[in-house]
Amino acid sequence: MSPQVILLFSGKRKSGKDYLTDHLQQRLKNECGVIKISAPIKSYWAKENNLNLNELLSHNEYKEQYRLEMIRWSDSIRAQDYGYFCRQACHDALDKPTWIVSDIRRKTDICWFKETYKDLVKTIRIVADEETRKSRGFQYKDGIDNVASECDLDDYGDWDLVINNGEGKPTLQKQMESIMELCKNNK
Ligand SMILES: Nc1ncnc2c1ncn2[C@@H]1O[C@H](COP(=O)(O)OP(=O)(O)OP(=O)(O)O)[C@@H](O)[C@H]1O
Repeated sequence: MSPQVILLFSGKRKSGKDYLTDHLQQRLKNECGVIKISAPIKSYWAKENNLNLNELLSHNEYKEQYRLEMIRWSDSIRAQDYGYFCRQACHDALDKPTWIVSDIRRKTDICWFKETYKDLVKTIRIVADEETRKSRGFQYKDGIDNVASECDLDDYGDWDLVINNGEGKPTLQKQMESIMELCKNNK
């Protein structure tokens, strides 16, 4: 079965990408599969450097130790082929009607998905104020928070949906409903 809708999620560090996409996955259950563009990056990186892949994929501090190096290395590959990691991440594409891509970071990521999957693609930006992100563990890091992997989509203006997940955010139920509403149009 090919997908009916592909949801591309983006947001700054600690805006809540994993939190919201995990909840969406729990809600959609078997109807959806989660794709992480960072998964092929982390898996190559772990293999090359003899690191623990599960730790690298998890939510903990371990991944932070390698973030900067992974950004630099993956950027050098993207410079040759901007769709490289998107293609890899979709390679074992799930046999599910809804795909959730939880970590879109570049205009070229969006470009690749739109070129490849056309109108199936919906873009969602998760926003949270800096205070809230700090309360979730965000600490500004030079070379990470001021480079393309974190900032390239800051001036992207064509989101299908923007979700506040910071101060004054709506309930989780409302956040989920706004995403479901977006999906409805494609089904
Ligand atoms: N709406 C929310 N309510 C309660 N806790 C939240 C909410 N959103 C995020 N969090 C918590 O904030 C922390 C950071 O969220 P999360 O890991 O989803 O961010 P992220 O955008 O995926 O970050 P990163 O880019 O660093 O991977 C987690 O501990 C998560 O449980």
